[in-house]
Amino acid sequence: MHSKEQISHDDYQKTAEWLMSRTKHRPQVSIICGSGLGRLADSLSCRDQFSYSEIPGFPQSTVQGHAGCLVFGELKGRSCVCMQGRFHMYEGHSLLKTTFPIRVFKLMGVQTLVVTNAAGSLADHLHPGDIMIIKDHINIPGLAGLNPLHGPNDDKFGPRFPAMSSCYDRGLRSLALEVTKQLDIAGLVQEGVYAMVGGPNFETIAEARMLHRLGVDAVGMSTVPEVVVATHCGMQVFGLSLITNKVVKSYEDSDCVNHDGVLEVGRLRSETVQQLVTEVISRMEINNNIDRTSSAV
Ligand SMILES: O=P(O)(O)O[C@@H]1C[C@H](O)[C@@H](CO)O1
Ligand code: HPA
Repeated sequence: MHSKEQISHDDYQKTAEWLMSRTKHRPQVSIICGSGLGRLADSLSCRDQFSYSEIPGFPQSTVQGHAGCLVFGELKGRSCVCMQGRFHMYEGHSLLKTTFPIRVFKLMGVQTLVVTNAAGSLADHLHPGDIMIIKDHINIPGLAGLNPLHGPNDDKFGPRFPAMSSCYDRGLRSLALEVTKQLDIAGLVQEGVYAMVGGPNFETIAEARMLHRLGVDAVGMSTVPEVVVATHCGMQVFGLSLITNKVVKSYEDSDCVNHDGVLEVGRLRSETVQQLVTEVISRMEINNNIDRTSSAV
């Protein structure tokens, strides 16, 4: 547990200012690339990029398939910042540290967070290669008290007790469903509930059955802390899970999930995920009238 750890408003601000003094981009949208989905960042034009190791305060990515690079650029004229690699609790980072970039983005003026992840399917109708638009989540570590908002509340970012009942923006979800029809991928895409588990081990069969009974459609090891922190500071959120495997729910089933297989499905579907994310971002409404850093929150 890391309940004593604190990151001051000044620490977030220093990183935001460090980045803003090194790039001319003023992103409106931030994108977090899930396992195997880092190529999303390749579609940004006029790129400025920074390795996480050079950015003050940033943790380091340690997981294969997470490059550890922050990329600024434009997607169809929209200014974006893309995390090629995210931080997971199982890497040993505190939840506050895994979500450090979100508050930095907020201070830079970002209004929308797009999260992507690789996830295992518990639902009979979701197959490897399908895409799930996240309509809600179950925060398994959070229910047990592991929450990035644990500890003193920073009122400058948001309230002590933030609501989470509409954290996945309804308008962006319906826009995405529209876009899937135009891209002719509607057959691959459905809405569903994501659950975060702590990892790094994949689920036992009994755990998989429990999650299924709880109404979980897809399970992964990330995303929820980022969404909680983004919602707390008033960002709108759009989330996608790429289904990379079926979670084994039967003692008769000899299938066995592994990270290489997860990355492989990510590579195979990264172009489709990229198209969907690009179209949603290019068509979402953006408020261009915002303050950055000093008075952003
Ligand atoms: O960063 P994401 O959530 O996409 O990564 C998933 C969950 C684990 O980190 C890893 C398991 O293969 O992929
Ligand atoms: N379980 C948890 N996390 C995952 C899975 C899974 O089956 N697949 C990809 N990330």
